[in-house]
Amino acid sequence: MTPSARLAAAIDLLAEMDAAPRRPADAVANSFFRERRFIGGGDRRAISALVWDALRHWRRTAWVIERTGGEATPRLRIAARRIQTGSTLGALSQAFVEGRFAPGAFTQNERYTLDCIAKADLSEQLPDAVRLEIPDWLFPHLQARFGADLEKELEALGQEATLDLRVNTLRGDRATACKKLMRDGLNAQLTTLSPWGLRLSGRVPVTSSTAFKDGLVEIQDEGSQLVVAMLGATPEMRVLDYCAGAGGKTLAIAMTMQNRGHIIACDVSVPRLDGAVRRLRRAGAHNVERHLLISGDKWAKRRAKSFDRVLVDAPCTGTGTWRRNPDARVRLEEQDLKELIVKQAEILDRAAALVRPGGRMVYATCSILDAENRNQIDAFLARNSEFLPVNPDSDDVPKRFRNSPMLSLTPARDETDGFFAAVLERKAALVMEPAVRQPEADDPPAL
Ligand SMILES: C[S@@+](CC[C@H](N)C(=O)[O-])C[C@H]1O[C@@H](n2cnc3c(N)ncnc32)[C@H](O)[C@@H]1O
Repeated sequence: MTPSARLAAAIDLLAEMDAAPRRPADAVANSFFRERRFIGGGDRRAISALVWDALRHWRRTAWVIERTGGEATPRLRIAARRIQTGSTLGALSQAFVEGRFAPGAFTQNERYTLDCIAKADLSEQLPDAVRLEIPDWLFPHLQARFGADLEKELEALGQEATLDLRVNTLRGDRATACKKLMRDGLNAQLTTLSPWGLRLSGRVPVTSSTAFKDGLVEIQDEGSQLVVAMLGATPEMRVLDYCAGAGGKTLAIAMTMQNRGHIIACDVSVPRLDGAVRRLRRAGAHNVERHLLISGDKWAKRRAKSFDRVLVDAPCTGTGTWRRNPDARVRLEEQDLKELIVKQAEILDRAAALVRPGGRMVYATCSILDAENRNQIDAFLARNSEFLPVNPDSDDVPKRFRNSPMLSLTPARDETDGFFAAVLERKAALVMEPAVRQPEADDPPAL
């Protein structure tokens, strides 16, 4: 494709994203490229890079365009970013030309806007929430959470994420996985926090590698791996993965249990649970049963207080994954957060009923917001006096995280996605000693 054609495709893709504002950008991009199979891998990556750059600079770009009286259309967003990253208006005009596979020439208004952007640096005037690429309503939440580290953390959340893998120890160890990946030209480094993690930099085609196809590695952020370590599931246990989705963490739990014991993977979504089947097979996990949660179902009642470990990987804002989903950063609405907080509390209460006395529940989110994390746990403990926060006891949890019941990871500090996990234990039932009656004066003598 010519540079012109790539720009035109990027503008088309951005327009499709604009037309489906509640749909995740990667889902829109997948359909876009599926319908245009003639676009090769290199072009696809170049087009995606243009679009993802526009998504990462969404509010800032719109703000400067609108300051000049322009409208933040997909064309102007893409063109403004080219200017901001060093292109000249003259050079850009060579690519914005008429033709079947070209974006069309600039209008006079567009030229004016781009000329203003090229001449004036407005970055000093950007309002805080615009500069940090977050919705205005979210600013106080994040300021309360990060304080002096706010800029650093949001900057890290704006970077492209590394690609983390979890080595499936049911199939082999990290050294074997590294060697196999290397044979496919992928140079992986050991992660420092997760004992099963490998890290690749940049977007590399890992799913076509032999290690992936053989189930030796699975794509999973290092933070997500640590959530599973916090659960501390061992081979003899009965474990419930309450919000299992397509089984990302279920697979890791099966691995820590060495494919023994019993795991039930639940969810309310049929397509998500169905998505787990192929992954479980590839990973060679045989100790997992799937269960669809339906309201009014007696299933949970019959299993009350019966599980040794329950993982609640709750639906959340996903604010910790903004490195991967920059579009979610500006799409998130205050009402979404309000609804999620209610939902998370309901899920927590339902899942808690399934934990046996002395058993543990891990509540986890990929959110960086206190409202979904610490506050949610405080409120749960206030409602449920049978539970106590306890420190994780698995050797798979790095030493520095073993002295607190709560794990909180951030991209700037830990180089992982933003994650939260809390370990809660149901108090063990008191064993009642049979009462020993004291002998009284008029008792008959003992024989
Ligand atoms: C964060 S995702 C889980 C990701 C999954 N554990 C993984 O590691 O790949 C949250 C999941 O919660 C599920 N969910 C939403 N409402 C639920 C409910 N009331 N009970 C159980 N699961 C629910 C969603 O369908 C979604 O799959």
